[in-house]
Amino acid sequence: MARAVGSENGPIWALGMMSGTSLDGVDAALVQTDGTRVFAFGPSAYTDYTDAQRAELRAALGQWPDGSEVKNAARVGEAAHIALAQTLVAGNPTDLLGYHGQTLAHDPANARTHQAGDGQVLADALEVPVVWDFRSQDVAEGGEGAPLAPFFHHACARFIGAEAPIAFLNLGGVGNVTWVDPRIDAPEAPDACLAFDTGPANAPINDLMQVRRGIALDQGGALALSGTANTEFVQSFLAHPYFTRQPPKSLDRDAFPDLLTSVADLPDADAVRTLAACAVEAVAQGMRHCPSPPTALLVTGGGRKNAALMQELSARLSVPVQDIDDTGLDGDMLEAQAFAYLAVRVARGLPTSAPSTTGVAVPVGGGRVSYPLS
Ligand SMILES: Nc1ncnc2c1ncn2[C@@H]1O[C@H](COP(=O)(O)OP(=O)(O)OP(=O)(O)O)[C@@H](O)[C@H]1O
Ligand SMILES: CC(=O)N[C@H]1[C@@H]2OC[C@@H](O2)[C@@H](O)[C@@H]1O[C@H](C)C(=O)O
Repeated sequence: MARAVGSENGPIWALGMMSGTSLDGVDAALVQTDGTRVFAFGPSAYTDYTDAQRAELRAALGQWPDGSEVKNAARVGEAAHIALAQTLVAGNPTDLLGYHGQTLAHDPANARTHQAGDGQVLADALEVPVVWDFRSQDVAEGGEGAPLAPFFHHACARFIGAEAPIAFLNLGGVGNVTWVDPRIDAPEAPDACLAFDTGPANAPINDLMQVRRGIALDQGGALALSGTANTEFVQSFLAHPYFTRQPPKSLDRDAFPDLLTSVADLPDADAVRTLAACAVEAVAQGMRHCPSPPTALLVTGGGRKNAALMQELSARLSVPVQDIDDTGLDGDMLEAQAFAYLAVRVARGLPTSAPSTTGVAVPVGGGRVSYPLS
C-alpha cells in the first residue's frame, strides 16, 4: 500500500515537519494535496526542544555527516520528530510524511548540504512512508538547495485566490522571500516564482538575547523597540557582497559570524534594534530584485510577531506589509506545510525547485522516499 503513494493522482494527506534554523523546536502540519493544488489544511502541532536537546543540536551545527556530534544530533532530532508526529498520526489519516530535519550545515558552493537524521528511522517508527533529504539533489545539480518553500508559496497564493503577483517573506532564523505570479499554472515555469534568502533575521537577535539576557528571544520585539539602531553599523553590514549578488541565492545560518561581536559595544536595546534594522534592510535590498512590485508582502514565520521588525518593514517598504495570518494562512506552520506539499510532489515525480527558485540548472525533484520495513 505504501508504494502506491506515488502512482495515485488524487489528493492525499501528508504530514510535513520542519525544524528551523532558529532551533526553537519542531513544527508539524497536515495538508491535503495532490502535489499541485492545496485542497485543505489539517491539524498541526508544535514541540519546543528542551534545553538539553537544543544544546545537542547546537553542538553539531556546522558539521557534516562524519562529524563527531552528528550521531547525537540525529538521534535527538529523530526522537523529537517521532514523538510529535505520533500525536498527529494517531488521530488523522496520514498517507505520507515530509521530514526536513535540522539543517546542520549548508554549503551549496561545494554542492553540500546536511540535514540531521534518517527518514528510514521515522518511516519504521511511524509506519508511514517518509520523504526526506529534500535539498541534496538540488545542490548536486548546481542549485542553492534553498529556499524550497517557493513552490508551496505559489500554491498558497492560488489557494487564497491571489490574482496578481504577491510576495511571501519568511522571517525565521534566516529571512527568505518568494515573489510569485499566481496567474501562471506551473511553479517551475520561468516567470512563476523568484526566490532567495534575504539575510539574517531572527537568529542573531536570538543569539544576542541568549548571550546578554539569558533568554531565547526578544518577546514581541519589546527590547528592540526601546532602543535605537546604529545606522553606521547597518550601512557597513549592507556592504557585504551577498546583498549585491543576483538571486537565487541562499545563506547558511551562521553566514554572518561577526554580527554579534560587531555590536558588542552597544547597549542591549540598541544592539538588538541594530540587528533588527539589519534584518529589515536586508529585506529591502532583496525586494529590489522582484520582477514587479508585489501587491503585498505577506510576512510569515516567528519574526512577524516582532513588532520592531514589522514596524520597520512597513516604514521601509513601499508595498503593503501584512501578517500572513490575515489571509487565513497559518504563519506558524507554513514551513511544515511546505514540506508536506513538497513530499507529495517528490512522491509523484514533480519538481520541487527550479532555476528561478534555487538557481538549479533545470527543474529538479529532490528528496528520497523511505518505506516502512514492516
Ligand atoms: N512572540 C515573538 N516575539 C518576537 N520574536 C518571536 C516571537 N515568536 C517567535 N519569534 C522569533 O521567531 C523565531 C522562530 O521563527 P520560525 O519558527 O519561523 O523560525 P525557524 O523556522 O526556526 O527558522 P527558518 O525559517 O530560518 O528555518 C524565534 O526563534 C524568535 O526569534
Ligand atoms: C539550508 C536551509 O535549511 N535553509 C533554510 C533556512 O531557513 C530559512 C531559509 O534558510 C531557507 O533557505 C531554508 O528554509 C526554508 C524552509 C526553505 O527552504 O524554503
